[in-house]
Amino acid sequence: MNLLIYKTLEELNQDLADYVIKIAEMAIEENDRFNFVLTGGNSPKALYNFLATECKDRIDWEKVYFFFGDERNVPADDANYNGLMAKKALFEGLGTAEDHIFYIDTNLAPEKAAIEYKKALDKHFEGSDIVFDLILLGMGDDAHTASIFPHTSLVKDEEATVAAVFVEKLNTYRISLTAPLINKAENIAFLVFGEGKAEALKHVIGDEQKDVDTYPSQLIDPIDGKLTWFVDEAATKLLEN
Ligand SMILES: O=C1O[C@H](COP(=O)(O)O)[C@@H](O)[C@H](O)[C@H]1O
Repeated sequence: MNLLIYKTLEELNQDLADYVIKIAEMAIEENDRFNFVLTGGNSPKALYNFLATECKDRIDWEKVYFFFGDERNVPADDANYNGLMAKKALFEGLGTAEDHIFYIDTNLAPEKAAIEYKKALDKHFEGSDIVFDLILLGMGDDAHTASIFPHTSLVKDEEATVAAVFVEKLNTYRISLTAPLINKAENIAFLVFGEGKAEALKHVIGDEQKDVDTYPSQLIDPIDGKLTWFVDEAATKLLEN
């Protein structure tokens, strides 16, 4: 595990963008495509804007396929739909073709949406193992990642798949990649900043004894890939040296 700490969010996003571009270049060089899983929420908006503007000419974006680590069970035109956030912040700027974006279809019932998403992934990876080049993850202040929330069935899901989960504290369904599927990736990067994440980060990174039910982000531990944390100083303020 590699922990990178930045003074400002601007520095963090610039470095994370360089990292995305570097992995994209390697994947395109090797396989002529880059399979990139996006995180949702608010944290990645500035990064996505930066990629869509400052990094627009740095790689051949037509070789990039975009996926989502999780989705909220809301219509595609709802401001909380992760796909809409990415569309506005990233895809519109890059002019990404629709057939390179793998949205999670929330017109379907959550379980069906999860099944259909897994089918779409299997098709894209042509029946072989689903191994993403890069998965970008966020972490909530309750230590959830993707939509693997504390004390939910997804924490214990041992199948490398896509699943629907009812999150009681939000009184809603989510659709999410499971931790075993995430952990197959070549590269996983967490984007975490702000004081509000400090308590969760202290436990997720700092605790010797794991408690994945309470801190699901502790589940993220790539099998063969690399894990890098991009965090700001505020988020690390409770970490012991
Ligand atoms: O609900 C969600 O939250 C997490 C964390 O979001 P953040 O804005 O606090 O970083 C996010 O990773 C996930 O994709 C999203 O659906």
